[in-house]
Amino acid sequence: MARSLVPGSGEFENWKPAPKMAASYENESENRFNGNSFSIPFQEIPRFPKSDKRVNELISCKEPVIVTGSDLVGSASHWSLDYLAENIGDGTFNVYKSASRKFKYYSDKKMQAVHEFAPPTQLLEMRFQEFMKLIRSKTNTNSESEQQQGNSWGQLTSNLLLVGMPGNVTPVHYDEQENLFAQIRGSKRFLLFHPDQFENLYPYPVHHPHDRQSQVDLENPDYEQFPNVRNLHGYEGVVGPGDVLYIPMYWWHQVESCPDSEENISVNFWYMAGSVEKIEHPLSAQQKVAMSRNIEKMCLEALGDPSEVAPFMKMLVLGRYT
Ligand SMILES: O=C(O)CCC(=O)C(=O)O
Ligand SMILES: [Fe+2]
Repeated sequence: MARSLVPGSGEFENWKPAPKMAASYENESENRFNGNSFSIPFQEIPRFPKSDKRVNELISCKEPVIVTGSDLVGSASHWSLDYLAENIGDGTFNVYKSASRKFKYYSDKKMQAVHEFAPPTQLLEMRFQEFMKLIRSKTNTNSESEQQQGNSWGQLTSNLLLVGMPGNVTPVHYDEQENLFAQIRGSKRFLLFHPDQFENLYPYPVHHPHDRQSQVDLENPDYEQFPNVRNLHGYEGVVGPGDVLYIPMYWWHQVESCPDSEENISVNFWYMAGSVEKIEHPLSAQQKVAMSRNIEKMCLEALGDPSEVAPFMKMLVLGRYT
């Protein structure tokens, strides 16, 4: 088995997302954006203009920051649904349809691994014009960058164009890439959690289609099943047009489109991690997440059956390291 356990080589799983658009089919009259009552302590995500030296300091320490007045997507500032419909071309796009406001990612490839897995969203293909008509009919109208070089990130792997309806939620998850998230139209509220919150967010096992997603519903946490949620603490911030949020790799994030505008358009820039020259101890929380993913994958591959992983790990640790 030639898999490196060395942290920092977080095995990106060749996931090539197509432009993602999200249409929620349920009419929600209630404004749930401010209606939830998390008992989780949040501090503000720092927010600085792009010329402020604290921006680069935070990014090089792998801490999140909202950069205001960035020109990362300056040429896209005039994008609207009408503009995109006219200029985006005739091709088809992936559109995710959800019966609720939630759009929880799942991996098609891992679907067989879990018996009777019911995908929470449905993937449709349609032209931009059709998508636009759809979201307009469902919307209640009342209601290669400097950073990549400076921080020796790897290559830009993809840009995701996100067009969605107000009120939509991308539930809490982490990604295995550095992310510069640029908001173009409307605004989004981000909840971020440091990678050291792994135990508090109970991610699905790596073989599960919801790998990298938390099992916890932050809007209605089951404290009995997930007691450590009580220890959760994070960051909160709203990004609006012209803002760019840096989401460091392995940072948990939940994203809600604010119901302040009928159109919500964002573009993200995903970069591979840079290579780590020298491993220093103690390892960072990010490195530990990378390492635990690799160990989990090795066990699964070697044991050949997910149900053997827990007894094996318990046998290895309990009474010996405890
Ligand atoms: O904007 C969203 O709904 C999700 C964005 C996200 O998770 C990402 O860019 O990694
Ligand atoms: Fe994400």
